Amino acid sequence: MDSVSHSLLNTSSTAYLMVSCCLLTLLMLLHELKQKVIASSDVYQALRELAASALALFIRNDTEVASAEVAPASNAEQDSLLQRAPGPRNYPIIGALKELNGYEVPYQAFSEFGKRYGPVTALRLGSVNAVVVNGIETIKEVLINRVQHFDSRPNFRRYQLLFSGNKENSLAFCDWSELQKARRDMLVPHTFPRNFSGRFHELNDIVVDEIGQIMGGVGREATVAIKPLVLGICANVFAQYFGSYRFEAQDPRFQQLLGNFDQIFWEVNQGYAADFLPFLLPLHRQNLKRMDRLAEEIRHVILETIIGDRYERWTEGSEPRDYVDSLIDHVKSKCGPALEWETALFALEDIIGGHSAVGNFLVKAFGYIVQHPEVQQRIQAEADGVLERHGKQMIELHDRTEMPYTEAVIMEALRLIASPIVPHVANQDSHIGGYAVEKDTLIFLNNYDLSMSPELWDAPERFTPERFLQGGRLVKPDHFIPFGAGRRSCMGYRMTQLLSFSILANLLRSYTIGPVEGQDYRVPVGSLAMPEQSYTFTVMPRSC
Ligand code: HEM
Repeated sequence: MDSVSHSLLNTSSTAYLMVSCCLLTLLMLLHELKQKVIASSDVYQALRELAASALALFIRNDTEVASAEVAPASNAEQDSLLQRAPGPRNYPIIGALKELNGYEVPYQAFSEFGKRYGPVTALRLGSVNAVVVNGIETIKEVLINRVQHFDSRPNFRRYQLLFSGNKENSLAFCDWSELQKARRDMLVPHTFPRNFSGRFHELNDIVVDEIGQIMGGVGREATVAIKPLVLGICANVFAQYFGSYRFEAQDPRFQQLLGNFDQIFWEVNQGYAADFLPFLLPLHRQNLKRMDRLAEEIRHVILETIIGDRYERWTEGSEPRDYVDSLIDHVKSKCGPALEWETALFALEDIIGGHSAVGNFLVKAFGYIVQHPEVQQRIQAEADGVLERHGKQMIELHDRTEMPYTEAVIMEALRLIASPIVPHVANQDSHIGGYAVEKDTLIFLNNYDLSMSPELWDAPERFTPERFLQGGRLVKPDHFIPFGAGRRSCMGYRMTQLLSFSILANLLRSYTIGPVEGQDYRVPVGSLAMPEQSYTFTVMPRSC
């Protein structure tokens, strides 16, 4: 490094330290002030904005003063296998956070790192050491080949607070353990029902019946808000399938369940600077308290409805008929790793909450479909063909094999949305792609690039379901992993595929959806969650 940049770095380091100390003090004072002295929300808001501007200024100054980056490791250094991976420059306090600025989705910055530094990029985000992994081979190294080193999850304070102070209560954010293995094993017969098994037929009957009931409520041409419609279907399918309980649509507890789950789903899908800059957490305290309250209300409704007196009534040795039975049986029989009833209830809540993932995904899928009337017509033609051939009224789950185009639409929507893989964490010192990775390093696996790279897909920005079809058969390229892979892979991907298929096929075989004039149907990418107020469509019964 030359002397000019050296002195720039020294000057800027001092400036950073000063600004960050002021900022830190201001932020800490802010919370105290809010709690104790200032009753007026206007004053609090003004101070908050001041702190935000200070942070923005701080970051902007950063960019201007110190634009030099650490060059990728030299050839000599690269010779040593356990070298730290190359990466962007880390600044005091914020680390390399500013590198994520200016992208629609932070994962686009990760793709840029891939081009600059190769498959493994090391960086610090605030106070957290991280690596970004690009390319399917290196991603498989983390998810499959050496997963036993990388099967933990981030220890963000936010995750702890979201799960009653203990992230180990959560199926998706806990670290790996014998208990997590047992929880996953217990789920398999329910979330991965084998074709034509008893559970598969039960799921089919539940979903077909639920869609039938909803369709009864939509008569002639109407304008329909799609989100409450699909969330309602998905939630009742999940409640019946996993807990043998059906809610009446008008039951206020059902409405509360839907709303609360959806708000929490939105929250866990957000990335916050506070995850990496814990001193910002006080700014989120109110919101986190609200989330805690929403989760508490969900637990209360589930206990009052789905659970009822099932725990007390359970007789040992009975055959579990649903997921609730499996959980109760595990807790009471005490076989396998100890599972407290409290923890089991969190697992149930997580799985029932899976309906939000499917519902939000479907809202986005319908968003693509309404922009492509030719896609809608092809789904309808495929569905009509099946119904005619088999002389029936509703599409069933086993019809998937005869409707590859509809399946391809689901794959294409999953690809374009490019929901990120939940970050993993190294549970020991290890290595990725020949670079050293320290214990507790956060690992971002860039599946955005696997879904969107022009090197892997023709015209990746375009919605083209045909790319998943070859000779009329569905094909999935190896590098397409929207549900992750390996021991921490998604536990709900088969449910997502089955439910999405049934809901898309049955709704579109009965109705044609169209845009409402003036509405923006662009689909936000990089996360599954949609805002509470999402698309409305015109809905026209097809027999009209
Ligand atoms: C469009 C819908 C969905 C997408 C795109 C999706 C995607 C993902 C991804 C990428 C992961 C992380 C995988 C990894 O770390 O390697 C994950 C984990 C998980 N998903 Fe999903 N998911 C969806 C729906 C669901 C549903 C419906 C459920 C529940 C029925 C579910 C339950 C889970 C669980 C429990 C985990 C954590 C597994 C673990 O950490 O051991 N997901 N999902």
